[in-house]
Amino acid sequence: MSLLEVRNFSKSFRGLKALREVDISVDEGTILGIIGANGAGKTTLFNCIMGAFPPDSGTVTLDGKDVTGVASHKLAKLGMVRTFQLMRPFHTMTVFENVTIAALSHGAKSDRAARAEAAVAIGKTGLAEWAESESGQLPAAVQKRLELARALAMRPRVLLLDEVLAGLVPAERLPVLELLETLRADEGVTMIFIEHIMAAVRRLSDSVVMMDQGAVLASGQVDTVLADPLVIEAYLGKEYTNA
Ligand SMILES: Nc1ncnc2c1ncn2[C@@H]1O[C@H](COP(=O)(O)OP(=O)(O)OP(=O)(O)O)[C@@H](O)[C@H]1O
Repeated sequence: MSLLEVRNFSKSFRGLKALREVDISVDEGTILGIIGANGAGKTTLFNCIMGAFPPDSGTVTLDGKDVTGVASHKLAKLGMVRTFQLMRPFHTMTVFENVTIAALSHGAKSDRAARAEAAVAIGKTGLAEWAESESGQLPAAVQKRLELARALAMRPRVLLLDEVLAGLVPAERLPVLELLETLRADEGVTMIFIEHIMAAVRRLSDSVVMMDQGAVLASGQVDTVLADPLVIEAYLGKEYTNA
C-alpha cells in the first residue's frame, strides 16, 4: 500500500478549475517528482494535501488514515511536512532559533531536546557557520537550506518540497540534491517535490507526475514520462533532449 494517496482531488477558484480529478500515490521511501507549466496546479495540490484549504472533492490518505483537510500543524505531528516556494522564517531570529522553533512545534519534549534536534538539522543542511546569523539577512541559497532545516527538525516521514532549487545556481543545487538523496537512502524519507529543473527531476525521482491545466497528463517512471510525446509537446518543448 502507498504511504500517501491522493484520490480524485478537484479544486476550483471562482470557476477556474485549478485541480481536476487528480490521483497520485507515493510508496514509502520513494521520491515523486511533480512537473508542469506555471499555473498547472502543482502548488494548489500541495495546499490541498496540507490542509491550507480543503479540496472540493477527493481524499488524501496517509498510511491508510484519511487526513483530508487536516491542518498542517496536525499533519506535521503525523510526520507530513512541507517547504514553501517563498521562504517563511522569522526574519529577526537567528537560524538556530528558527530551527529550534520548528522542532518545538513538532512536539520536541523539552527546550533542550528541541535545541539538540535543531543542531542535528543544522548540521545535515550545512548551516553550522550560519547558526547565529539573523535569518532575514541570509543569502537566498542559505535561506533555502534554512527552509529545509526547519522541515527536517520536524522529523518528517513525508516531505513535500516546493521548488527547493529555484533561485540557486548549479553549484548551490548539488549539496541540496545530495542531502535529499541521503534523506531517502539513510532515513527512508518519502518525498514529493515540485520542480522545474529537469536534471534534478531526472536525478531524484523514482516516479513522476506531469500536470497540465489542473489534470494529470502523464505519470509513471521518470524516463518514460520525460520521453512521453504528450509531455514534450505540452511542457518540455520540442527542443528538449536530455537537459
Ligand atoms: N488561492 C487562490 N485563489 C485563486 N486562484 C488561485 C489560488 N491559488 C491558485 N490559484 C490559481 O490556480 C491555478 C493553479 O495555480 P498553482 O499556483 O497551483 O500553479 P502551479 O502549477 O503551482 O504554478 P507555478 O509553477 O507558477 O508555481 C492558477 O490559475 C492560479 O492562478
